[in-house]
Amino acid sequence: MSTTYRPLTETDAVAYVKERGFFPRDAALTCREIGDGNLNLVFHLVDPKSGQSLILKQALPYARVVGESWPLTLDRARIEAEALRIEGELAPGLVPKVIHYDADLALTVMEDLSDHIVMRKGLMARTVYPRFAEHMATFLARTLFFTSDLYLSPEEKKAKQRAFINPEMCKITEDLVFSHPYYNADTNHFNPLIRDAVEALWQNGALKREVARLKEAFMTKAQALIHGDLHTGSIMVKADSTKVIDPEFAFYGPMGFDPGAVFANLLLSYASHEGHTPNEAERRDFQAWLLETIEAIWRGFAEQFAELWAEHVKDEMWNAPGYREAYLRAVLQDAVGFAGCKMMRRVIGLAHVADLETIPDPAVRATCEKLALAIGQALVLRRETVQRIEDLTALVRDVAAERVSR
Ligand SMILES: Nc1ncnc2c1ncn2[C@@H]1O[C@H](COP(=O)(O)OP(=O)(O)O)[C@@H](O)[C@H]1O
Ligand SMILES: CSC[C@H]1O[C@H](OP(=O)(O)O)[C@H](O)[C@@H]1O
Repeated sequence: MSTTYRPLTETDAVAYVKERGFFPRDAALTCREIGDGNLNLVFHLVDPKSGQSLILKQALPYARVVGESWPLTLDRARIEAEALRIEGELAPGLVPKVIHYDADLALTVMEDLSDHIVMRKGLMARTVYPRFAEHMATFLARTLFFTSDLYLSPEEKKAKQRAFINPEMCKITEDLVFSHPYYNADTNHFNPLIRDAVEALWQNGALKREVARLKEAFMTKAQALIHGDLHTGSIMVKADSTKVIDPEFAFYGPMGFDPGAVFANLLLSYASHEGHTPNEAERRDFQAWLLETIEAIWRGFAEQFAELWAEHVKDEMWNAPGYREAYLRAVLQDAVGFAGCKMMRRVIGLAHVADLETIPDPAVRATCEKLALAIGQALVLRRETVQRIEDLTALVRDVAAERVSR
């Protein structure tokens, strides 16, 4: 097979893994393209004889969701494979194993996680994942700490930063998360029943100023190698296992962006269940679990991060009295602000979430979307009042109570 880039078909994917000996010679392979994300091809290869299976993920030279009119760098496949390798070393068992990376075809062969479910789908079905908070706290603490200036030498950190320069993918986030949702951009689309709320947001100068500060932090605060798109569609789960996938947006950015993405998507689920779950007791129970999960992620993250700091940080200045606490408080406030932006973009911007989109009645959906926008705005505007994680969940409860009582 030629190694010049071309998008593979299912037949090509079978030939590719057979030629390279990833399956036994007598394998009777089946292959299905299962990609449901916005960008790439994902092939699921199964050999029923041996019971072995693999995933082959290939970048397309354009954004799948829009088409060839939106060209996109294939270098994102390298970024994803390298980030998965680093995350796998720093947080063992919390990402799929990378088996093979092919730069010419912009593809990665990796462990098949089909015994897990995409977390967004699990949350839509109100499934509780008892070990998710613990796993996510470990993933965040270890990947962020060990790739930061707190652990690496300045030379090592800058070499890693150079390897993860990812301008095209960052530009997508700069546009779709931090710019377009806040004015009448062509890429936006939203439920016509929330136009009043969206137009009020476009007129809110204080909000736009704070989003601009967060955008600048995203573009300039090169604290750690972040995943860069850690929503619940990029997390696969089962009862006792959590796997983070899809780090093609990875770059050196602000630590708070990753926990912020997780919080935003748990809160989008929270807002969506106002519409999905008419039974009040079931709704309250699940929403309570979502907020407890946010608290447990942050507590576990902050505790492990502080332990890593105590064990590994030798620099006199990083150990100045009170600096560690101030550092973690700033990461929390960044996370809260980024979470707010990431909630609003999923209601107004180009890429929405199934949690909200699957609510069939537009009026019911509008109530949930307005709640998501109200929480998102409060998180951005009031993030600097958040000193502890309980301040964030209290803020969410206050906004929700105020809207539901209307
Ligand atoms: N390692 C894997 N094991 C099983 N399924 C996977 C794996 N990686 C991706 N998938 C499936 O493919 C879908 C799209 O993958 P993703 O990496 O999110 O692609 P994109 O970058 O296009 O968003 C996921 O939602 C999931 O259903
Ligand atoms: C045109 S890209 C839109 C959106 O899609 C990405 O998510 P995913 O790769 O998981 O589908 C990312 O969130 C981008 O902002």
